[in-house]
Amino acid sequence: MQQTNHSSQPLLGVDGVTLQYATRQQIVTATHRVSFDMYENDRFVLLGPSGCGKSTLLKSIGGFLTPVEGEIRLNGQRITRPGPDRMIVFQEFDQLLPWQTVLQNVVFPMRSTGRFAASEREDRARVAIEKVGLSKFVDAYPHTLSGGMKQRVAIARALAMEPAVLLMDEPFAALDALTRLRMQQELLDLWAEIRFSMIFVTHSIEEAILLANRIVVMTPHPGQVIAELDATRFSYNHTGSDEFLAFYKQINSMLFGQQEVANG
Ligand SMILES: Nc1ncnc2c1ncn2[C@@H]1O[C@H](COP(=O)(O)OP(=O)(O)OP(=O)(O)O)[C@@H](O)[C@H]1O
Repeated sequence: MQQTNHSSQPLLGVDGVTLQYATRQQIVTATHRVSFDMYENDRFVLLGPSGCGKSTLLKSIGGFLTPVEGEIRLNGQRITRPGPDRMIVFQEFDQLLPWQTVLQNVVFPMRSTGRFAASEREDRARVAIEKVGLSKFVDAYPHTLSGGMKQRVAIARALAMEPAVLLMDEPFAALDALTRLRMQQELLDLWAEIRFSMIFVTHSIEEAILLANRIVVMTPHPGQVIAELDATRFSYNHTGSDEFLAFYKQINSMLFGQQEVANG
């Protein structure tokens, strides 16, 4: 597998991680011995078909599920529980508290985890809201916002915590195609402006190529790593290029069994 040369230690090390659910009838293996390293400021995408264990992996990085085999380390420390250093943004639009304003929603995790001085929280929340372009809506309630705006609030809320890693579980999947494209572009712009480390889960090849500097491609259930690919050379400006199309086809073949497995 190709690895970029890094002198620093990985921000996040996923090492031989098998994840299972025990239901009353059976044990479901969601991922099998998954390994990868991510580094500071990576835009790291987990790409795979529905049911390959992407969300389960994110849950485990979030500290909500303990591996039955292998381990996950953040800055060298084994992850054993949830923490404010790992914030998750979900697909669902109802992840905001409906009885709180945009500002209150963004302040909420800072207050409930005791992050930052109490006197700073509101200012930090306002800065994060401004970064996602919603300054005019600080006092609005979630039900008055569009799906895209709600997702922007969820992103602002997570980033305001200044997590070591932002975990994004198909955050744009429920949006219409045009809004989704705009959100992808905004996320890249935001990353270019403030830099943060994120793991982004998707089953869209195009979204993966657009957003990632590195892509881990996974097999169907139970998820295993097929390849780890370098996607640094692509951005939303290259979607029409021959190189983009060739890369798309390469990944498509990996996912859909044309035996054309290669590392980029
Ligand atoms: N709470 C649970 N109990 C039992 N099995 C589960 C549970 N959650 C997920 N699974 C199973 O684990 C496997 C991985 O599910 P997971 O949601 O992580 O996949 P995914 O790649 O994120 O899929 P999708 O893209 O559809 O969200 C699936 O077979 C799923 O049925």
